[in-house]
Amino acid sequence: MTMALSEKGGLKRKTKPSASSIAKRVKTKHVTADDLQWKKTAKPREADLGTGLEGFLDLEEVDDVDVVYEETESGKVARFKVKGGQGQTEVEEDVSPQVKAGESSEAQVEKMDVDALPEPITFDCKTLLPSWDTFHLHPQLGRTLYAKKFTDPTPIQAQTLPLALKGKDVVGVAETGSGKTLAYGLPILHQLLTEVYSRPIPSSKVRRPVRALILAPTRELALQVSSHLNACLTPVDVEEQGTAKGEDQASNKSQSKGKGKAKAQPADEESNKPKHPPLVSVAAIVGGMSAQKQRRILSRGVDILVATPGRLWDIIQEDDELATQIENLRFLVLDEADRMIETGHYAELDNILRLTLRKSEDEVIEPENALGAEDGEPEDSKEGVRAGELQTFVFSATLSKDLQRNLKKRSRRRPRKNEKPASTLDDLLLRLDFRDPEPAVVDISPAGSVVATLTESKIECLTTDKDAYLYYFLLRYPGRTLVFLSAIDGIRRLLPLLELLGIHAFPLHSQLEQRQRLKNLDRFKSMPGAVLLATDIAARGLDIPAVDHVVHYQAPRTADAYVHRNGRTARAMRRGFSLLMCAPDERKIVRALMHSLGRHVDVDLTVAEEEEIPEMPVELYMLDKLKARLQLAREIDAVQHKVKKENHERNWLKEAAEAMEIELDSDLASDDDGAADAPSKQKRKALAAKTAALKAELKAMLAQPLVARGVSTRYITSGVHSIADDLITGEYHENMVGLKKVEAGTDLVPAKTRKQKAKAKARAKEEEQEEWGGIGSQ
Ligand SMILES: Nc1ncnc2c1ncn2[C@@H]1O[C@H](COP(=O)(O)OP(=O)(O)OP(=O)(O)O)[C@@H](O)[C@H]1O
Repeated sequence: MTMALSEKGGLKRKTKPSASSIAKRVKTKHVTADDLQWKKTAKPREADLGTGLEGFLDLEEVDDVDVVYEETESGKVARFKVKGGQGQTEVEEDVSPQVKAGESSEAQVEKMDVDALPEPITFDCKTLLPSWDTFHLHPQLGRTLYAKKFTDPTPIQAQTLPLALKGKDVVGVAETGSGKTLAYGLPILHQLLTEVYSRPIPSSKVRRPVRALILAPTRELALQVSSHLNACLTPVDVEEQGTAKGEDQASNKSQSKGKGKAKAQPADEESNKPKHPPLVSVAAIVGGMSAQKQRRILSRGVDILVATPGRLWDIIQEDDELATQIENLRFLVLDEADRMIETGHYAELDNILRLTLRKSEDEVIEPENALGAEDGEPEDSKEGVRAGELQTFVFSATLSKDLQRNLKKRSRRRPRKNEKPASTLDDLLLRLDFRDPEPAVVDISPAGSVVATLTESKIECLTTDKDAYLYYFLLRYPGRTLVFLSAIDGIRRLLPLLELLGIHAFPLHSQLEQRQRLKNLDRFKSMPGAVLLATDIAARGLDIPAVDHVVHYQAPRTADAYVHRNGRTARAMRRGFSLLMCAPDERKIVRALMHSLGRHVDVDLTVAEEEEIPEMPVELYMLDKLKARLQLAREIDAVQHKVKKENHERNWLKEAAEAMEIELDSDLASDDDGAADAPSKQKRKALAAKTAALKAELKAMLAQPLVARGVSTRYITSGVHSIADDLITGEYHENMVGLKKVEAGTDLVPAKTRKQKAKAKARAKEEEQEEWGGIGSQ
């Protein structure tokens, strides 16, 4: 360690931890800087040639001293550990904030209060996870993948991991639910874990700089990504294979020691281990939650920050240190970039991305043919970013081919400083300052953007009948169902109806408090037959286990929205089903959707028969019965709404009168049974009675079984369709007696067959007419 003292007593320092810094701390004594054993040294010849040493009168150096930094009540102090002899000596020196702000993230990471290296983790990847062995991931990650039973990487992971791990920028496009989070998450975690395991444990008192920033469009997605990555850092005992100990835990404790097949450490032994802050920490910064708490978390130091642009920009504006850290990131990820520009946070996103641009022109690799290389492969290096430079990952299920081509072509064009804010995704992505001269684009999205395990279907119906069809669907095919509506009003209208009909439904939209949003999501996740009525805030990235069905109550406005909504089901190779409800006025939108998905569409915008989404069969007889139930539910809802409105108005009037110190008429003011209150009280009573009567009627109606036509419930072996057979085979439908219990999608009517039938019918009619005409004309 060498230090030099300037005329002002400032310090010149090197902060690389030396071997001595790992030694155990012994008795310490505080001395001043003057007490150190300084030795005069010659000024270097280049000292006055712009090397930053101008103004120094003398240079002195001292050997065998380590500098470590500690946060104290009076600010950050430098402690000088003097080695040799009987022990170590500590000297305190204030570190000016200016010095801190100017430091590189690397330098800050190295400021650690050091006692020991973390205990190493081992994992026998070759034997236990041979498919992952080629990536040489950190053993902690191997353990997690093993515990989660992720025996093989998904295709997007298999293709992007080698690229990302060797330092390339990656644009990854793959179907929904294909494991994109880990495709970018594993390389980041690998890098950070490798770093922390090769250096001493960081002090909890020093704010660690953010190394990776992951931007996500919605709060729920950001929280999910953060918890997903955190789960990868949770200690896992390999011997408890399959039990996935610690899986999905949101917090990561200090990483545990263990060898490939080591036994689980007893709990008490574990708890006796010295506690230190997580070696790699992940945190989410999202709107709708306490900003103060999030600032506190940031001040403790976060290695991987997952954020929504709005809240992050709010915090950055008040936190210069964070802004500096963002300028010196090691990893930047845009998850679902295309959605981010739709969420109304474009300006914030743009501001954040501007912080990540290169500062000096020299840093830009400007190839000669940067703009000239149209579709041809540029001739430059394909090695990725330079060591320690920012690596950028952009992932989505929907990035157009044109955009990918443009990205590749113009990746080396440095965004101009005064460029006007862009308004499209293309502009946004083209502004990203990829350090890699040629970012890798990996697009393995399926043709037509339909996930192989997804069954699509549609129902053509009137807008006014959509409630009945939805209710029919929910009863006919029970399962966890996510219903997308295009407006919050629709959710507010539908929710009480479904509740009255005995269906467990929860809302999810932007006007709910964040706490409520998360609570509803949790309830939906934990109830197998629950229904989530959501706007498109739930369309992107949410990884809810086993969503059986997705229903588009209204046709989505864009093809991307259709793909992402569908992507909430049929994830990770599971089967899924989607139903598109199409009213006559939505047909055009649906055709345009199919067109932009690249499904074959004729010139007149009619979808080719074989490409059309098959229709879901509906027992119209049942539907009529359901309409009657719905009608009653609507009446109840209307009365309840009236009662609520009246109560609200009365309360409002009372409060307003109190505030203005005015006396109200007695019938308005009184809650008592007084005579003056009689008319309004009577009205209220009448409404309550009406509600009760209607509810009783609905209850009775709901208790009546829905019986299919031609089925006898009295004699189960008789009727056109015998229920007894279904009871024996286990195909008995609990909600609709007489119908077979089948999974949604198994009884679809292919569009082709339907059209062929219609055509055959039309042809037969024509022939009939021809024959008739023939006879008549003879
Ligand atoms: N290698 C793997 N093997 C098995 N399951 C995996 C693997 N990698 C990830 N998964 C699981 O697959 C599910 C979907 O992953 P993830 O949420 O990352 O998908 P995605 O591609 O980001 O989807 P979307 O486009 O909808 O955001 C998650 O539950 C995840 O735990």
